Amino acid sequence: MKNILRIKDLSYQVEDKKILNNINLQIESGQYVTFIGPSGSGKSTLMRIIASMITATSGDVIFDGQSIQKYDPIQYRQRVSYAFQQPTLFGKTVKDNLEFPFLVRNKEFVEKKAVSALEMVNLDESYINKSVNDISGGEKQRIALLRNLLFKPEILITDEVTTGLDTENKEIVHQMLTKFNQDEQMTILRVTHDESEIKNAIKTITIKDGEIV
Ligand SMILES: Nc1ncnc2c1ncn2[C@@H]1O[C@H](COP(=O)(O)OP(=O)(O)OP(=O)(O)O)[C@@H](O)[C@H]1O
Repeated sequence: MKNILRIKDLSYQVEDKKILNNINLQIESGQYVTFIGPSGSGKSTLMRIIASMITATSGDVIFDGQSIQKYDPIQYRQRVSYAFQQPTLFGKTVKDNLEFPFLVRNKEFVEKKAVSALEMVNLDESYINKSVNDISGGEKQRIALLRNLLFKPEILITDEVTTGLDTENKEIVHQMLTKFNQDEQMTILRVTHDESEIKNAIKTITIKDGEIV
């Protein structure tokens, strides 16, 4: 398997506070990697650097053979997609949200594709015209994830996306991510504190005090 991601001597510092310290890591294409570690250890910071939302103080992230700084940010985000813990839906309806991935790619909206994506997370076609105010937290997270997944990224980063969800919603999210990983060989980097997710993880990496242990 090829290395899709290589993290080299990466550090991140804010003023005199070291948040990440000399991280070295290689991720192979198609891996499902779970990042664990105490609160405040630097997991989200590392994910945000990989997603190119913030820039490392030193060191580099190599994606598909090239430093991430060399990519056009909009294109990079289509290939390496970051899903937040607290999803925000924008606009008025679910459709506004599912249209967005088409818009940023200058593509015409295909409602059929959006509807079948909804079905993948157990939401029937009536959801497409629902107001964003009329859906539950768990449904919100499932729809937010579809924005990341309507056009498949090569790497999906999920940063505590199941925190606060009930067992049923957790299971739906889990099944969808497993399917993308197994059927589409999508590389997934997951941050979680969830005991059962950690127990069932294929590969875990522990971050403590800004370092891999
Ligand atoms: N821009 C910043 N300025 C100052 N401190 C920061 C900044 N970004 C992160 N930190 C600090 O860096 C540390 C690591 O934060 P980070 O969110 O990466 O941890 P985490 O492992 O994801 O935690 P959690 O599991 O609670 O989400 C924390 O102490 C945080 O307060």
